[in-house]
This record gives sequence, structure tokens and C-alpha cells, in this order.
Amino acid sequence: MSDNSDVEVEDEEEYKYGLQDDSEPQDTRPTVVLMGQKRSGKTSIRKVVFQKMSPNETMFVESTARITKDTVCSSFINFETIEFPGQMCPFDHTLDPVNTFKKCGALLFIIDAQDDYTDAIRKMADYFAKAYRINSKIKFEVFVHKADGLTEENRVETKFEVYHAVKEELKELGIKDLQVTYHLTSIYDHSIFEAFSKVVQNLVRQLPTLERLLDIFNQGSNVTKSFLFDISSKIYVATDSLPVEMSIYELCCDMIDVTLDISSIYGSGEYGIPFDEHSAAVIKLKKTESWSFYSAKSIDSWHSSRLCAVRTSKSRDISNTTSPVSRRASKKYST
Ligand SMILES: Nc1nc2c(ncn2[C@@H]2O[C@H](COP(=O)(O)OP(=O)(O)OP(=O)(O)O)[C@@H](O)[C@H]2O)c(=O)[nH]1
Repeated sequence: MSDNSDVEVEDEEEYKYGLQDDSEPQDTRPTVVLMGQKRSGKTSIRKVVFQKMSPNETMFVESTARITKDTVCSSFINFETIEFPGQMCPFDHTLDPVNTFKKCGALLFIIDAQDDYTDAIRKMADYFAKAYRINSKIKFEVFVHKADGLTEENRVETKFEVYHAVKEELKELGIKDLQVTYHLTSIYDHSIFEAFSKVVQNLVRQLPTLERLLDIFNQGSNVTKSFLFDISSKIYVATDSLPVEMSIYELCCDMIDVTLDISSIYGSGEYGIPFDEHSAAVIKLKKTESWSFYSAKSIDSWHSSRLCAVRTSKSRDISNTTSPVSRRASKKYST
């Protein structure tokens, strides 16, 4: 009897999502640490993804002078971001690096792809090696950032160059098993949300279960692709097992924007968020009748994760499908 109850408690812990209460101790949250050279774009990324700042406004963001901590908390997402200013060494013993990196879930290093990144890579390899020695479970991620300023050809080349340079540096430091993931990002398109989604997914313990549930949902509902979104940040916490097409992800992001814009006018905003547990949205695109977007009712009533599904009656390629909103967005994002 006691054995069974132990198993139940363990199961509950495993499938409990997020922390329901802001008063929970901060220490239980994993952290996402952001590092990079000065002006590489760390603050801009945080502000655009989590505080809804428009990309153009980031030009007026002041240089960060102190370590900045923020809590990001909704149904499946629950972590703290820590940004270290470019001029500060996170491994200075006065900053208690052991404590910081023991609870670090993901370490993001932002590289300005429009600048000379030789020094940045050297510094990054050194920081990665030090963090790895403290906690080998950290997920190491590199954002090859400001990719909007590069041609399509240059983007691939730059990513490749960074990949090789990091590998060489780590080899010299005697680190062999460290896995690094690379993302090409820009705040002027959806790539930053996509990349952050991948980072966050690595921190979601229930990911395989969520993927399986979304597969079952697709089969039972004639849905082609479904995402579980945190609507406030447009991060997708999970998706089904089919590969993600950027165009579908962008379409969903646009639909979330429309839904939130309309909700902010007509929603009741009872809990301080316009899109609450009484809200739902179905959007049908005019020229592509077979595509629908569904934002299902909230999965938990207090937080903001929503299931978004794209449905089609027949299989087709939507890579050239742009909704009026997509066109508006690409205009908005053009630099
Ligand atoms: N073109 C382009 N510019 C960007 C992008 N992201 C950030 N920037 C610009 O880069 C500049 C520096 O951005 P910040 O966010 O202040 O950089 P930071 O890394 O926080 O800098 P410190 O606080 O000094 O460490 C700003 O003018 C941003 O507008 C991007 O994706 N593309």
C-alpha cells in the first residue's frame, strides 16, 4: 500500500507542470543564462521574446551594467533568465559561479554575426568549459545572432565557421564530450522565437509525453500539425513528431498576434490577461480555405499555454502561403 502511494506521488511530481504559485522558492527553478560580448544583442532578445518589445525599439536599449534576472512562468514554462553584461566575467569568484551554474538548465552564448567574432568565440569556449566542469548537464546553445544582416549564403557559411572554431577551441581546452547546439537568429523575424522554443523544450521534462499526446490529438482530429504554445511569448513548448516547417510556425505566430490583439479589445481581462480560460479562437484563412487555426481553451486556467492546431482537408505545401498578417509582419520586421 505504502509502495503504491510512493509511486503515485512520484508520478504526480513527474507530470506536474510549471509551478502554480509565484511564492514557490526561486531555487527550484532552472535558469537560462545569457552571455555574450557587449552589444551582441542579449537584452534585445530578452525584451523582444518575453516583454513584447518591438525589434526597432531595441535600438534605444541602454547597455546593461548589472546582472539582470527575470522570471518567466506559465503552465509548462517556469524558469529564470540571468543576463550577464558583456564586460563582466560570470566566473569571477565574487559572483558565486558554482551556485549559478549548478542550477543552470541552459547556457546561451550570443554571437554578433555582423561583427568580428574571433574574441567572442575564444571567450565562449572558455566559459563553456568552466560551466561544464561545474555542471555537465547544462545544455549549451549558441545563437549566431543578427543573421538578418547576412545573405542566405553567408548565414550558412557563418554558422559553419562558428561551429568549427568552437570545436577547435574546446579541443584545445581538453573538453571532448560537450554538445553544443547552434541557431541562426534575428529579432527581426521569427527565428528568435523558434530558437528560444528549442532551448525551452530542452527544459520541459514532460516533452516526450506531450509529443505523443499531440500525435494522438492529430490522429483523432484530422489535424496536420499542432503546437502547444505559450501565447504570451510565442514559444512553443511542444509539437507533434512531424518536422516543423518554419512557414507553419510563422503562420501560428501571426494568428496568435491577431487573437491577442482582438482579445485586448473585446476580452474581459479578468485575471489581467485578455486571453483567459473563457477565450477560444478559430481563424480560417481566406484564400486557403483548407487551413484553419485553432486556439483551444486554456489547458490550465491560470496560465497562458494554449494548444494551436493547423488543420487541412488535404495534404499540401504551404511554403508559399502567406496570410495578410504574414505579409504585414514581414513588412513590420523589414529593416
Ligand atoms: N540587426 C540586428 N540588430 C540587433 C539584433 N538584436 C539586437 N540588435 C541591436 O544590437 C544593439 C545592441 O543590443 P543590446 O540588446 O543592447 O546588446 P547587449 O548584448 O544587451 O549589450 P550590453 O548590455 O552592452 O552587454 C541594439 O542596437 C539592437 O537594436 C538583431 O537580431 N539584428
